[in-house]
Amino acid sequence: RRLRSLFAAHGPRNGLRALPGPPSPSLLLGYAWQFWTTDPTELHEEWVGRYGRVLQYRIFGYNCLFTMDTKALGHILARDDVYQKPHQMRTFIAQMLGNDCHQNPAFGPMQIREFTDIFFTKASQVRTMKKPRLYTKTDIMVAVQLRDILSLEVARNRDVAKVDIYDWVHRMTLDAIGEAAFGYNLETLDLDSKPNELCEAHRLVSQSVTRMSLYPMLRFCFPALRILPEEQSRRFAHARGVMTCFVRQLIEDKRRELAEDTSSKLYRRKRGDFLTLVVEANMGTLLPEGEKLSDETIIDECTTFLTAGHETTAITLSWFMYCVAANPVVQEKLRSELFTIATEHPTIEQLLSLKYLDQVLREVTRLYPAIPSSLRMAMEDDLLPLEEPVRINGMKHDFVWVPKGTPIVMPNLAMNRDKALWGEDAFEFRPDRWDALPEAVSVIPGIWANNLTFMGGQHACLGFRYSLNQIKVAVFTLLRSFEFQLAVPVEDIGKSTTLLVRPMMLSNPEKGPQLQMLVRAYRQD
Ligand code: HEM
Repeated sequence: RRLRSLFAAHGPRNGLRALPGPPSPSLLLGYAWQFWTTDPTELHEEWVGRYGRVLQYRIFGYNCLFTMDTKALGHILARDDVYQKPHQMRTFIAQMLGNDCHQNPAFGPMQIREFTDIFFTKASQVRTMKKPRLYTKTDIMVAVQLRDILSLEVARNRDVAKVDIYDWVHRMTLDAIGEAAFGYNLETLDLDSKPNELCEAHRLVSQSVTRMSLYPMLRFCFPALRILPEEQSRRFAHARGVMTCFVRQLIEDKRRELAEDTSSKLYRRKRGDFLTLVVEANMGTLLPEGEKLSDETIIDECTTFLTAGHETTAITLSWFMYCVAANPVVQEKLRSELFTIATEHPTIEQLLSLKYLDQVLREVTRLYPAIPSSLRMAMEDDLLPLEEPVRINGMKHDFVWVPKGTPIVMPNLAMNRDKALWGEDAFEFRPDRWDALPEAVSVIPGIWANNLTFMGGQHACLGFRYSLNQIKVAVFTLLRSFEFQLAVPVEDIGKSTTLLVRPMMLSNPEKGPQLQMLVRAYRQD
């Protein structure tokens, strides 16, 4: 009976349109332009206040479903066969960037479903990467390298150096992920080395994603426009070419070295990077012939690994530094805890035992998820169960009819700071909240720390432990050596509202992401 009334109210004929939601501002674009120019999370939060926790709105030609209902989100993440990462989105990004989507447009989180499917399902021996090394020699090495650079800067500037922390941690995480992905030192922290072509290419690719204009969207909607030349797409295609060449050469080198080495285990232990694991898996008899990976696939997945793992970690670490710089009491309390460890090179167990460090990191990732929202696409019709019934045409329904092809917007940030779940202080930075969390947040279906920063379900982030531990190592090393203070008023620091949320200066948006800080040496006495 319930189903019949649900169908009558907003069955397949009506699609999502029967659900409450804001009227579309444009027939063609829907809310696309608003999402481009303002913070989508703020818009979503405003709509939830007005229309309830399940709503629909239009973007391009699609009616999207947006929900902050925990039962619905749990269902979407659990049914990953029905709700998949949309290939349309991948195609869109690929086309925007002038990349032929049929040629494996390895691209950040949009493409990583394939990464997972291939590496963690087919290549069984590579599955061990599901538990990435918790923290590596490289992580501590790059943190110490950055500490030494900042020490020099402080000494050169007579005790107070003004530095762009975003830029430095960006370099640090790039060097770390370069080693993890390829076993290759990208040397971005090495001030004497020449600009590395892979770094330059990677920088160009990530800039293309964060500095997109409306024009690529129009090219996607109107294929005729694609015949006109477009600078961004051209530069992106060039950068992709450089990355492809570089990784292809690395694959060749590894293949040769592995073939020469009689004890490949020794070699692997020495190198232990992702690319070596994959190349080795591909060369041996472990993989059946039909399941061996082409060089193109390996290249795509490795560059995806680089993109998925680098920016996200750098951004999260930058926001961590912002939070401690803007909250001196937290910074001091954290530093005192870090000094309870007697060594400069802590073991992973020692790092994990630091309760306050963990609480601050949980709070930073809650308020500053690098990816503020994700997308899914319903691959078949489905009934979405709800915690709180929705009212349609005056009747209450505890299911929503989701037609095949519906895009679902996943509210990572909005859930992380939802006042209904976290309480009235949900928007505040308060690490102590982790001493006693509200019961309500236990139902958020995230993989870590009751939030959606790393998403949940089958396709939750694979690198989250690796990232968290890398951040802990860096914080451990930097905070024991320096005091950090914001170099500009806190009101001047804003968020760039593109695909990833980075810190920027509101008074100088043209410079792009940055986080200027004053750094002083910390003397324990
Ligand atoms: C603080 C750092 C990080 C954040 C905030 C983050 C966030 C996320 C999120 C939100 C997703 C899900 C995207 C979606 O469902 O649409 C995801 C997926 C993924 N992440 Fe991360 N990530 C981080 C670091 C890393 C690192 C270091 C790696 C690898 C070295 C990595 C590899 C992946 C992969 C492979 C997936 C796809 C999983 C799948 O589709 O099955 N991530 N990440």
